[in-house]
Amino acid sequence: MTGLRWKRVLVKLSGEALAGQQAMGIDPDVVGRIADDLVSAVRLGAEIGVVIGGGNLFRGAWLQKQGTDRVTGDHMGMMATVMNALAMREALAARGLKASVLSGLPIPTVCDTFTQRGGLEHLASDRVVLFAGGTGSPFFTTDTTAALRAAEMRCDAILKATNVDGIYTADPKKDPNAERYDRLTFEEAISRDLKVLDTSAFALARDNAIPIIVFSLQEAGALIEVLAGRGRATVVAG
Ligand SMILES: Nc1ncnc2c1ncn2[C@@H]1O[C@H](COP(=O)(O)OP(=O)(O)O)[C@@H](O)[C@H]1O
Ligand SMILES: O=c1ccn([C@@H]2O[C@H](COP(=O)(O)OP(=O)(O)O)[C@@H](O)[C@H]2O)c(=O)[nH]1
Repeated sequence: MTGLRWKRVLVKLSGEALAGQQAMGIDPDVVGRIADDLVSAVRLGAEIGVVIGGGNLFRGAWLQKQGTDRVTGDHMGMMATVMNALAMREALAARGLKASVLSGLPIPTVCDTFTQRGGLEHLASDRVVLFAGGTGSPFFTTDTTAALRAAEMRCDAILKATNVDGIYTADPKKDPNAERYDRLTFEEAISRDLKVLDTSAFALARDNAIPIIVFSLQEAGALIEVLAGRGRATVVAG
């Protein structure tokens, strides 16, 4: 292995990224392109865990607004993340890369249930591990799940792959004057309420001294650049 800044990483993929240009659903071309990047990363020697969101299918908070009980909505959101993980597992398998889906929400006839030991064993045997089902509990997000699994899997960094190229002073989609940060401390990210990740995710990463790198997945090869410690991104650390 050469040239990798981070060896074992937790990649957080937002569910919305999987929808591509569609408003909702799973775009197989986008899933395939992300799978290509994951394959390249593993070939370079990286150990990869992936937490997949579900916002392309369901979010508990949306369902609650439509009158669904929040906990039921969150169960639907967590099941959405399992669907996304199954789609990604198939895309990786089609490229010859073995991947395991471990769910925080037990669905034993569909995939294995998450345990720390199982996750560590898979990562050590060069399998990509797709952490689905969020934490398994309602009222949490997959960003917090990413920080939790990164700590449990002893990852060197959390790579938050999203649709913006870093953290800005304000939401760049709403404020054209927003400026991008290259680096931030955890305290700055939390106290400035910068929104890209929720506070509990930042706090968990801070407490476990795991840096968070926020970068855009729009460009093919972006993941490799970030793994090498290059590329356009915001690093949140110390
Ligand atoms: N301070 C900020 N810097 C960068 N992006 C921000 C900021 N505040 C809000 N955002 C928004 O966060 C989104 C990325 O977060 P992500 O978790 O991938 O999306 P979502 O929350 O929709 O699942 C971007 O679409 C961006 O518009
Ligand atoms: O530990 C968790 C993680 C997720 N969710 C539910 O799953 C949905 C999808 O996750 P998220 O919104 O984090 O996905 P993303 O924004 O990454 O697409 C959330 O809205 C919640 O309803 C949950 O209840 N507990």
